[in-house]
Amino acid sequence: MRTLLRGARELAGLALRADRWRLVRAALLVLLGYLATPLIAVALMGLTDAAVAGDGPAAGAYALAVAVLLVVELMAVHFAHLSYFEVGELAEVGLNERLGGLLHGARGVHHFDEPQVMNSVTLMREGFAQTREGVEALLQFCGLALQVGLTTVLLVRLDPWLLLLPLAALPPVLIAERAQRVLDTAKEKVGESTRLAAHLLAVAVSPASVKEVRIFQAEQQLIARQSAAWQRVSAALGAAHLRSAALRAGGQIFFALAYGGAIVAVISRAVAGQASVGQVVLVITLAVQVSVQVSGVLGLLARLQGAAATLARLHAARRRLEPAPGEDRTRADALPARLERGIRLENVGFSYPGADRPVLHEVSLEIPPGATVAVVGENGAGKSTLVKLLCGLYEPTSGRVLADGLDLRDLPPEAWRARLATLLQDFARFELSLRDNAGAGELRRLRDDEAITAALARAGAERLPEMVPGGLDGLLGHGYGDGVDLSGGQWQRLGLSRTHLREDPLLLVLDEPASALDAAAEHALFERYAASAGQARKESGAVTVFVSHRFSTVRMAELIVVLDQGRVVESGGHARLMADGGLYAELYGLQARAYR
Ligand SMILES: Nc1ncnc2c1ncn2[C@@H]1O[C@H](COP(=O)(O)OP(=O)(O)OP(=O)(O)O)[C@@H](O)[C@H]1O
Repeated sequence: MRTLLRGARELAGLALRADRWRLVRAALLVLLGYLATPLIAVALMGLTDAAVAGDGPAAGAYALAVAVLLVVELMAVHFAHLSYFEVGELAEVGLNERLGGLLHGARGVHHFDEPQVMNSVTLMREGFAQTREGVEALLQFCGLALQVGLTTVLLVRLDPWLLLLPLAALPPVLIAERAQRVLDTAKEKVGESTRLAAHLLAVAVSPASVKEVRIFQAEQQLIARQSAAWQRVSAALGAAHLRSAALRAGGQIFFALAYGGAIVAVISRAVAGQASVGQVVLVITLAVQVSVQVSGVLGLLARLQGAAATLARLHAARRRLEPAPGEDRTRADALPARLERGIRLENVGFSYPGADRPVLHEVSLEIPPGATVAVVGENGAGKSTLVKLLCGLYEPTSGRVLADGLDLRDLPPEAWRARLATLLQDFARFELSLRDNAGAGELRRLRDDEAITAALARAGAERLPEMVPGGLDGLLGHGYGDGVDLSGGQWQRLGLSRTHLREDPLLLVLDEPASALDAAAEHALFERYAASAGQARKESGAVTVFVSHRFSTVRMAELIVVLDQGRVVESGGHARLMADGGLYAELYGLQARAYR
């Protein structure tokens, strides 16, 4: 009940902030419409008694009142709907903004790897889509509460025993709350299967995977796995719905018995001459209304409980993701303008959330200011993980990452991010304009055509604006429009152009930036970077860290770090590592022989 009340209060606050006057207008119209219903019963009583007494003018006046009230009842709720429709939509936008702020306000991205958090996000997004219904339910619930109050007063004035009728509506309401909890728990339990089913469906129909799905003739298997996952969800939800419906039905049967009892009681009184015909009509009409009110309350409660559960999930996510007071020890002024002492990793260990095995062990590295570092190692050695830790996307499980002697944990994440230029291995391909894709590197320069064109040229993508209809503002991809599809290498160059837009990075990270480029293009690319790193070195002591499997490129780096199963097994310059004859020399030799 506390969650429900808190949710209702919060929903009202959200709707008020979305559009105060529209909400007030909608609330007044709803209240008017709901008040009209019991007044119709009163007018009907007057009409019946006037007709029985043969009082024509009074009967006519009551008939007119009934007609007017009926029109008010129908029209007020309809016009209210027009007002709260938009309020609900705006409130939904507000909730989505809050969720986005929460997910991106947390220091790192670790929570995106936590199934519990992601399940809850899926449920929240589904719940947010019901915000309009939630606002509607809240207003109607207020109207219904007023209606129940007026109905109760009318019944009690007739016979105090009739108070039992609205009271008999309470147990079904409480039972309905329990029924909703049964549903919520079931939804939480099948959250992972729900996401799996949605993912498999996306794989089966998305343009990115459909080619391989066809070639491997995997469509049948995908569909079978999708329907198996969906059946698991439906079986569990079906059972929960059944249990919930049985509970709700039990409550309604209880009320139906009370309803029958009230009608029998008032008819006996009329037979005994203690009640007028009009009063019998009043009770029968009000009792029917109470029955509608009860099922209305139950339906609205279910919707309100759904909205309250969504808002409760949002609070739980906030508690989980926002730093506790005192926990945030960052200092905005701490980041130096230039790196004097470079970047240092001290005994860094790291495990992904929920994983039982660490990916990095006791990694210690000293990267001098201005250095160019290559990280090499076999697949799964931990290279991308190391890079993500350098970017502050994850925090070490043990040890520290220091920039100029400052622990990254002590820096506001946004301050550090503002000084990074990155092309990650799984870089984003935004199905937006060419400008958006390049300009994402430095949003302040999104409208700066000259800077964007120059960045594209430096990444070897100078021909893209001519190739894409609409130039910089031309659309890429087919996600929602008829955009241009780029080749893998073109997308990668576009990703690279983002790194060239950053004006004063302290750390340039390139995780396999040329995996889709040919060897000559990769060589040229790194020569260009080496030249600009030399410039940056003078200006800001910026460090360049790149991951590559091409040793002809790797050998250009001043410092080469060899990772093996999450440990640094060798580090140094090319000549020294070759002379040592260790893993690096072995891998280099293997690749050199393959090219011969
Ligand atoms: N988000 C994640 N959650 C859990 N485990 C992960 C995650 N990302 C990577 N891993 C695991 O961490 C290990 C190291 O992965 P990483 O991507 O750092 O390797 P890598 O050296 O960059 O490999 P590659 O050369 O194939 O790109 C792998 O065993 C991988 O399964």
